[in-house]
Amino acid sequence: MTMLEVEDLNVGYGDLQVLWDVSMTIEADDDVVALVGPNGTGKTTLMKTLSGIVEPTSGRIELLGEDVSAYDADEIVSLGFVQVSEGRNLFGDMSVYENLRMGAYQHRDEFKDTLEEVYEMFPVLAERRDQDAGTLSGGEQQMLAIGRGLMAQPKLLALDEPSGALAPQLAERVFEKIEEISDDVTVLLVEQHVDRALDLADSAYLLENGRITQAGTGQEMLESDHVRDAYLSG
Ligand SMILES: Nc1ncnc2c1ncn2[C@@H]1O[C@H](COP(=O)(O)OP(=O)(O)OP(=O)(O)O)[C@@H](O)[C@H]1O
Repeated sequence: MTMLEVEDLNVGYGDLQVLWDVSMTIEADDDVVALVGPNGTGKTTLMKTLSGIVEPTSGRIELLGEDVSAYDADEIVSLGFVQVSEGRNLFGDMSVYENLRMGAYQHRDEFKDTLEEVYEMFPVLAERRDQDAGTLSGGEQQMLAIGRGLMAQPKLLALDEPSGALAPQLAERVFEKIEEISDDVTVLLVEQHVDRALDLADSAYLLENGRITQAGTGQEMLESDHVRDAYLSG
């Protein structure tokens, strides 16, 4: 079963075209699919388009066989595509628990069970359930953002730069969690840490100047001369 099929997607803001003929496929049995590329190349724009926040000018997006190109963000979440955005978008003056509850707004009945699963995966969130989200450390906030995404019971979880702004050791802990999550949920991973992302990925896409310029397995991409020269040091 194909989880996500993107065909010839063109997206822009006013006169500025950002994505050109982007096509990609994510299979339901993929654990991690990575999207890598330089700053400002359109990765976040692609994530926003897939999650129904930005409308494409042309092209087609199919989620689990359903054409969702014109769906709004809520409909896309209810079909199982959940995005954790780069800025995390936490409610800083609300508790960890309340933030997690917000994530489950479409699944109130199963809230308790899902909450237990998220607490099990991120024990630090259980410990700090009553603490305001805004007072958590950067790493803890990232865990909370991912935990809140999981509360929406995604089939496909998109993570936009989950290791962004974290110290290397914390970033590594986030990657370990992503690996754990990907046993149950397909993860679309947008990352600056190209080597780590490709290492985790079953398949990967390189986005440059708004176009997919290379695609392959994570291993193939790691061995590509262009990827090594442009994005991997040493
Ligand atoms: N709301 C907007 N209005 C106008 N232009 C925008 C808007 N959002 C993004 N852009 C432009 O679109 C281009 C792609 O931005 P985008 O954030 O998608 O890139 P990115 O690959 O995610 O970059 P980064 O890795 O730095 O986050 C940039 O030139 C950016 O200035």
